[in-house]
Amino acid sequence: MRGTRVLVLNTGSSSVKYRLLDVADGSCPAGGLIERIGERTSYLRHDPADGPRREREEPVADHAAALEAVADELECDGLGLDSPGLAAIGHRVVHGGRRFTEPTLIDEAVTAEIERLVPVAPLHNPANLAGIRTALALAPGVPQVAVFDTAFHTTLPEYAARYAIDTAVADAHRVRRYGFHGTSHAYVSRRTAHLLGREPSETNVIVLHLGNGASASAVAGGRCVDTSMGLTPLEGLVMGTRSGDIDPAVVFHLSRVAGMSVDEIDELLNRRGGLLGLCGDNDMREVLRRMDRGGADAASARLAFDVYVHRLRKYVGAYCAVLGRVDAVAFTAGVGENAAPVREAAMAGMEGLGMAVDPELNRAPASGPRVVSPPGSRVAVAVVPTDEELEIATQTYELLSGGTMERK
Ligand SMILES: Nc1ncnc2c1ncn2[C@@H]1O[C@H](COP(=O)(O)OP(=O)(O)O)[C@@H](O)[C@H]1O
Ligand SMILES: CC(=O)OP(=O)(O)O
Ligand SMILES: [Mg+2]
Repeated sequence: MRGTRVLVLNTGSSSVKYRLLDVADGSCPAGGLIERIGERTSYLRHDPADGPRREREEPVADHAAALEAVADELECDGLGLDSPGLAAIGHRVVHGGRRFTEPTLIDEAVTAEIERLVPVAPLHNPANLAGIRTALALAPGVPQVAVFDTAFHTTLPEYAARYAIDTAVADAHRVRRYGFHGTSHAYVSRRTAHLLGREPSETNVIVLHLGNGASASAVAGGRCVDTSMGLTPLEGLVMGTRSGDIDPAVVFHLSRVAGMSVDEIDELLNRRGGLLGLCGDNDMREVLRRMDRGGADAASARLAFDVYVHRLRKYVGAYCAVLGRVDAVAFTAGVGENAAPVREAAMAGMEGLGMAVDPELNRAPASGPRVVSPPGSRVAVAVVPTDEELEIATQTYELLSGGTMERK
């Protein structure tokens, strides 16, 4: 291999997050993000390890232009895509279907399969593909690896993965529950066990990944046994713009009674639902601000918060039943790591299940992995920041080197 650095690309529908990681020592020579791709003006931020942050606003037309900007920024720091230390590029790919259960070296056939899965990850796979295609064009000599959100969930027992519909129809169209955010669920469940001084193989964890997309998973001894997202990343928890669980008959009703097309209903549930649909804001920070300010604007924000938390509590209860014994509940991603009121409300009155948060520990400003339940609680409630990029870099390097890296 040419070196020990891996560039990780996490390409979203209108953003690219990137991080250059040295897997030999865990250092991060550079990272950054580009937001609002394709809009009138975009935001670019680049953080080199040994220099000041560079940020600017300028139009970035599409993902190809965004990745060119990333390559230019890295080049400026002497870390260009042709530098000898770059071993590989690792891509987060959201939907891997049943075919991809492991990190996979990208070639034409792999790209074609990711494209075939676009209908079941319409918000994500097209952006992931754009990132892959541009990276292949910009760095043709660098091996590129796809790490799939679905991979960690391939251990789901058949009874958790099946929908109760006609098996022939389900099989013909690959309709089953795949689950997403798997890289995060894997990393966080393992980190949580280590935080508690336990072996992951002997620890049962409920992971609550609450970001823009949100999902819960039940992890028994390091293996995922249930997760809240399904065929697509729409099922389960209430999210920023996605409804999560809904009676499927809502779709027939809106089609027959309101005359909405399938595409309109898709848009309603995927892009105009969740917190946004309930209160007009998809960002939990704004929902909390409106609740704090009070007044007329607070009522719908409060309702959105309550619907969000109620769904979360239902999944926690369900996964207690699925796991039988729960050692820890771990909150992660943007909302889970930062929104103390969400954690507090989600765990309120759960003493009967052995769960509680200590109000002071929960609200204390801190950034690393930490336990926020009172000492001696039967179930540890923890805040464990996710690091999908580190996990993707590690898996990418392991695939190419054939070795296994030590994990914290
Ligand atoms: N301090 C905070 N309080 C509440 N919510 C926050 C805070 N910081 C970030 N968030 C939420 O986290 C979300 C983004 O989470 P993140 O994990 O970065 O998402 P993604 O990786 O899916 O883009 C934002 O939409 C915002 O609602
Ligand atoms: C799968 C998914 O929902 O991802 P994200 O949270 O990045 O939207
Ligand atoms: Mg995320």
